[in-house]
Amino acid sequence: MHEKLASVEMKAEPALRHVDRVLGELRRGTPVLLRAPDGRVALVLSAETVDDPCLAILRKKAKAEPLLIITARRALALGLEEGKSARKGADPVALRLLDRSATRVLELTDPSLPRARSVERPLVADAPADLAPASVDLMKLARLLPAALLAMVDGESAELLENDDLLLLETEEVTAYRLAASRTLSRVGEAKVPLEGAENARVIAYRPPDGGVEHLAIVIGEPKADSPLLARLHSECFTGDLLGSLRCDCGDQLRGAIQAIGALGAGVLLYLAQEGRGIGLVNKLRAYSLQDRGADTLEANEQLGFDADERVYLPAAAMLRDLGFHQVNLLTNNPEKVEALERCGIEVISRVPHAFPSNRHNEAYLDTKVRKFGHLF
Ligand SMILES: Nc1nc2c(ncn2[C@@H]2O[C@H](COP(=O)(O)OP(=O)(O)OP(=O)(O)O)[C@@H](O)[C@H]2O)c(=O)[nH]1
Ligand SMILES: [Zn+2]
Repeated sequence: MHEKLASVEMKAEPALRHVDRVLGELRRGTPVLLRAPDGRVALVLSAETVDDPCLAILRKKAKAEPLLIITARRALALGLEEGKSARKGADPVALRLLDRSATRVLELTDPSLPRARSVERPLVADAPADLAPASVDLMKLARLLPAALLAMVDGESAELLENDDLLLLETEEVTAYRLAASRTLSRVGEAKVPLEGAENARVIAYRPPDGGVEHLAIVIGEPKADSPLLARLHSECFTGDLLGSLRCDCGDQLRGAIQAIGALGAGVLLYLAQEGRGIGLVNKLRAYSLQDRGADTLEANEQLGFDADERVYLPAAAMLRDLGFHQVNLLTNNPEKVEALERCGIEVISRVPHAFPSNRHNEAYLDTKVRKFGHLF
């Protein structure tokens, strides 16, 4: 197990580095150039980072009025007809704005802000193929709200802008990113960390090649690779795991899993860097504020323009394989998690229930999990 300290399957590809640089630019509020396979080029900017001066720069650089690209889920939340197709993987929707201010862009993008004042209905335009889906995907990868300003540019201007120090990315690089980023996890550090209830524990850190936060494997005891492993896939929850938030059941589930594996003597807990069911901590806080206004946990995600669950289990499967495990008994109440892990090539021999008593702050959340996510309690 220890001699495999290098890369799990293959070395990082240049395309990953390229996408990662672009994510940094977008998070800083800098526009980037995106090119479709047929050669069309657009200038793309994260909607949540805009202000009026940067909108003016975008218009000037592109010599065109940008479209606001939102997900079909967000279009549905805005009451637009085009949102009717809202489902996982549905095409995004393009809006042409009459009120061209940054305030209007933010109103349409972020429902957690104070309620919109504008009554203007945005006009729906054709969403540029390949470019619109890739731009929304980039925002999700950057853990920003899934909305982008997108302005088409002609070939000559694109060349000038690239020389002007703007990064240029191919849409295909975005499409290939998630898979490549999960395949190339590297074991970068490990140490014994005695835990309450599981003194014989080691923490192993796996770094994704995109420069993202490490995923952690907590190996308890000496699990045998030739028999099914007791495993827990725990999605990071800063508020529940660290602060002991009562809004969810994560803290209890994290410590409960360590206790259960410790009591059995051997098993693995994967601590996955996919905060907020994959939407990131900032967006989870936005989702919480929508829940305080009456939405449930699923509706809040959808109002923000996300799917109910944005998690990817490829890194979890890659870590299990690297540790030598192909079959697990999985501690979870979530049947989707079982199916998702199996789709990634890990056999789930059995589901081991993992429920804890509710409190008055998380009752409605747990109830929504049962009614809308199909959780088994
Ligand atoms: N978006 C969003 N994420 C939340 C909310 N409450 C908790 N989370 C996140 O949900 C994840 C919890 O996932 P898990 O503990 O794996 O729970 P699960 O998918 O319900 O399944 P099991 O616990 O395995 O039964 C963590 O990443 C939390 O940060 C919420 O209201 N909105
Ligand atoms: Zn939580």
